[in-house]
Amino acid sequence: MPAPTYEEIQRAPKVLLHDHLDGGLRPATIVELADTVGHTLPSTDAGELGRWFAQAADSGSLERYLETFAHTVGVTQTAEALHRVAAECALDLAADGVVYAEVRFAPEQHLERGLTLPEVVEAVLAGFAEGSAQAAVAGNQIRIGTLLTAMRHAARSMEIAELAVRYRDAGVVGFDIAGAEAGYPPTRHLDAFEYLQRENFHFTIHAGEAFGLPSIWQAIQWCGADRLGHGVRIVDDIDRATGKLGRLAAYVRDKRIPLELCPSSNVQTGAAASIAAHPIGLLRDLRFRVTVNTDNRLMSRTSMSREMALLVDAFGYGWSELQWFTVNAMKSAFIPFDERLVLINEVIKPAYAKLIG
Ligand SMILES: O=c1[nH]cnc2c1ncn2[C@H]1C[C@H](O)[C@@H](CO)O1
Ligand SMILES: [Zn+2]
Repeated sequence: MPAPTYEEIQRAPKVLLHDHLDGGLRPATIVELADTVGHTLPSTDAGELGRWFAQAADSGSLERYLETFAHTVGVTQTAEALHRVAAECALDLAADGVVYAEVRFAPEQHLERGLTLPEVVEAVLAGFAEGSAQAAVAGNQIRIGTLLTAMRHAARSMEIAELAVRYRDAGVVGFDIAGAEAGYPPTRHLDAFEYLQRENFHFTIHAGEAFGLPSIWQAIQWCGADRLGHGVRIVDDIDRATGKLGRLAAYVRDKRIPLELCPSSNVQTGAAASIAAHPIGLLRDLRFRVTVNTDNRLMSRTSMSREMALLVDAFGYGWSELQWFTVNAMKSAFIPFDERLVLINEVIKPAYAKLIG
C-alpha cells in the first residue's frame, strides 16, 4: 500500500491534545494586531515574520524558544484580539482536518491592558465558538475544548485552577502548567493540583521536556497528572538496547498515561536531535499511550498534517499507525467518555476504514 500523502493526511480526521493558542497565531494577524496597539515586531512583513519565529524558536533551548511568545502575547491583550485569534485558530485547525482539539493558553498573560481573568476566558471561548461555527458552514466540523494554563514560574496557579473549574460547563475541559521547566518543579503548584482532584477535574502537566525523570515523577506521583505534556524524556528510564523499562516508565505504560508528544517542537528545543531520532518511534513500538501534537504551529511552522507526514517519512508509518495515534488521542481527551466514543466510532474509525481499504 502506498504511503499516505500530505493531501490525504489533511483529509483524514485528526485529534490534537497539545496546542498553544498563543503559539498558533497567523503571521499576518500578528502584523495587523501589532499595528493597532503599537507593538514593535522584528518584521512587519508577514512572510518574513513567519520565518523569524521559526528561526528564533530553533534555538536548542526551551528558555530561548519561549522568548518568542513576547510578541504573540504582546498583541493579544484585548477581548477583540483574543476573540479573533481564537476564531482563526478554530478555522485553521478545522481546515487541516482536525476534528477534535484541546487548545491551551495562560489567561494570566493577557491582563496588561486591563482585562480581568474571566473576560480573557470569555473572549477566547466566544472566539472558539465563532470559528467552529464558521468552519462547520465551510464543511469542516471541529470541536474545541479549552485548557487553562498557569505559568510555572509565577504564583497564580490556584487562581487559574479555580477559574478553570468555574468555566467547566462553558467549554474549559482541563488545566495545565507551562513555561520554563528547569527550576520550576510541578510540586510548586501542588495546592492547585490537589484542589483540582477534589473537584474531579482533569489536568495535564508539561513535564519531561527540558527536564527529565524527576519532573515526570512529580507530575504523576505527587500531582496526579492525567496526561504528560511532552513526557518525551521518559525514554531516560528505558534501556534502548533491550527495551527494558525502569519503574517509572513501567508505571506510565501500565497506567496508560497519555504522552502528548510534539516532534517538531522537541527538535527545536533540543529534546530530540531530529524527527528520525525522536523517541516517538521507540515509545510507539513499546506501546505507550502515544499521541502526536503540534505544540506551537507558528514557532514550528507546522500543522497536525505536517507532524503526521514527518512521521510517515521518518518511520514509514501507514494509515493503521496514523489511526492508532488518532484513536489514542481521542481516548485521552478530557471530554466525557461517551462523547469521546461517538467521535471514535462515528467519525474517526469510519474515515480510516475507507483509507485503509
Ligand atoms: O513546549 C512548551 N513548553 C513549556 N511552555 C510552553 C511550551 N510551549 C508554549 N509554552 C508556554 C508559552 C506560552 O505563552 C504559554 C501558554 O500557552 O505556554
Ligand atoms: Zn506545550
